[in-house]
Amino acid sequence: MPFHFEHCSFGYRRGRPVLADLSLRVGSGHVALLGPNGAGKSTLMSLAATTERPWSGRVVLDGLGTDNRADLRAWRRRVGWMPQNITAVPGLTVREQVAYAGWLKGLSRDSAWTASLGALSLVNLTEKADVPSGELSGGQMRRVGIAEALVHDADVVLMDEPTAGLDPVQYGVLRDLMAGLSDRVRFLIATHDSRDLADLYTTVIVMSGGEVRFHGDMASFLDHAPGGGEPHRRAEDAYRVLSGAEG
Ligand SMILES: Nc1ncnc2c1ncn2[C@@H]1O[C@H](COP(=O)(O)OP(=O)(O)OP(=O)(O)O)[C@@H](O)[C@H]1O
Repeated sequence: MPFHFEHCSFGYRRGRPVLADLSLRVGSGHVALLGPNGAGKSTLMSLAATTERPWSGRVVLDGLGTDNRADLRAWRRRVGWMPQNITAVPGLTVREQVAYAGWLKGLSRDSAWTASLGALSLVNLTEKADVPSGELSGGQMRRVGIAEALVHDADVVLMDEPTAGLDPVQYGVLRDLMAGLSDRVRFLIATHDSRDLADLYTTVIVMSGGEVRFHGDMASFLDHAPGGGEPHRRAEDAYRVLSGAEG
């Protein structure tokens, strides 16, 4: 049971909370975080990644708490984080950027350097290792972000729209990677991508307006689809109903 959000409130402007007194215990397995634009998905993930701190309440990860500064180092060591916007670090090659991310998460310099190549190979980017990261395309840069999230062998990996902008081949690489890592890594992924939703994820959370509208296993999620049909079509229908876009 990785994350427990306990009465979390947070916003970007004083007096305007995006999340208000939100409590949520995120289940194990691969979790898909769904919701319309502005629902609060990235905000929730930023709290779990500790890049933002709740105004009140706390997030707990297996006994570590965001309200305890002494826990944050261990927390970041356990959690891999890919934010929505991945930026190139000026002056660094792709491999150096990924190694730097590993070093920031607590790997030694040598381990980070070795692990960076392994992480780049996972996302099929080995051939770009020595290219300045500023020269990559948007989709390639997303794969650098995924490599940064995976470089230090975290056991919980948070990714904010990892498939956005990936071409079909690289989408397949990521899908297979997630399926292949399912024994040792738990993923919490904010996504608008309904492809393979039913196959890849065990749990679904639907947010809207800063609130959790649904949290349950995949079968219960799909049960909200009014008709039958292909799993990916049912996932879209269930999402429409649960997010309030329909029904
Ligand atoms: N840096 C910021 N400063 C001010 N407001 C912000 C900031 N980031 C997000 N918000 C606001 O917080 C609310 C939730 O945004 P958030 O990015 O968490 O939604 P989301 O569900 O991830 O949306 P999307 O699917 O578009 O990525 C929105 O109203 C948004 O305008």
